[in-house]
Amino acid sequence: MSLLRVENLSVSRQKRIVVDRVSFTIGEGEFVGLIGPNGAGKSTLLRALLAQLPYQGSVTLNGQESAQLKSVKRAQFLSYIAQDREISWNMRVEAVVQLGRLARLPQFSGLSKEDQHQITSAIEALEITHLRDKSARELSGGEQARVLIARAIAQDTPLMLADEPVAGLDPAHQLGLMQIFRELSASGRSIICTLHDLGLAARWCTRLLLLKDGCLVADGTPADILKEDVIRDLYGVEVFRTQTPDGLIIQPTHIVR
Ligand SMILES: Nc1ncnc2c1ncn2[C@@H]1O[C@H](COP(=O)(O)OP(=O)(O)OP(=O)(O)O)[C@@H](O)[C@H]1O
Repeated sequence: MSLLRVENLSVSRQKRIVVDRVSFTIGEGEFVGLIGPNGAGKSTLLRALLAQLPYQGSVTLNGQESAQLKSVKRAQFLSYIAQDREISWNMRVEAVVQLGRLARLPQFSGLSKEDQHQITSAIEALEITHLRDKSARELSGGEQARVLIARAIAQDTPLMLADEPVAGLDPAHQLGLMQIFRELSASGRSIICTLHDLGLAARWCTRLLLLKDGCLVADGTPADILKEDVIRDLYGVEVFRTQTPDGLIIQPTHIVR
């Protein structure tokens, strides 16, 4: 059975259809890049999968309709890194990451060894060990983003949705996060991640979904999808594109529209 099955998904915002009859399925071990221009409907699509927005059509998580799942069940299956990653709570970094385990804690019980292991692994993976006792709201924007990414990773779900997770991260942490996502997918988890950086999408994702004006217009491997003419048509930019032993390299060079 697929982890996620999306059938004829449509979402309206203020009476305007912004996701239009989108269908796809996600199996285990996929690292999927969701790409498309500003306003294409990427965030709206992710939020509909989480049942944060009303939708038409069907979204099934492990065979169960997302909107009908209790939130605790959904959180055991699906983690989410939102686009807005400012933390305004006066909480220690480690306590924020611990929140990722909430959906798995039996009532009135403390953290188990497994919970502690997931929390420490996520903190180490995101390189925030030195920040764990600081107040999260006193961190830089990129540090706060890494704390919230660690929280989602500590949730340890079969499927993770990440909305522009590399925004605000320096190049080393961008590559580090792509590496983490690749390792998660190699271990059988799946990730759907919106990306504006076509270079990262080309190099790291196993599959791309291309959204344009709310419609899914392409679904395939980065090499198949990220062709010069497709990128020109979609974004109005020319790119430098080359295959290297490290994978496909794509760099936008100039605007053509
Ligand atoms: N709260 C809202 N109320 C009304 N319309 C909205 C709202 N949020 C988004 N929209 C509209 O829905 C459409 C899709 O927006 P969405 O944020 O899903 O796009 P996106 O592909 O994620 O864009 P970006 O790359 O800029 O993050 C846009 O036309 C936007 O104006």
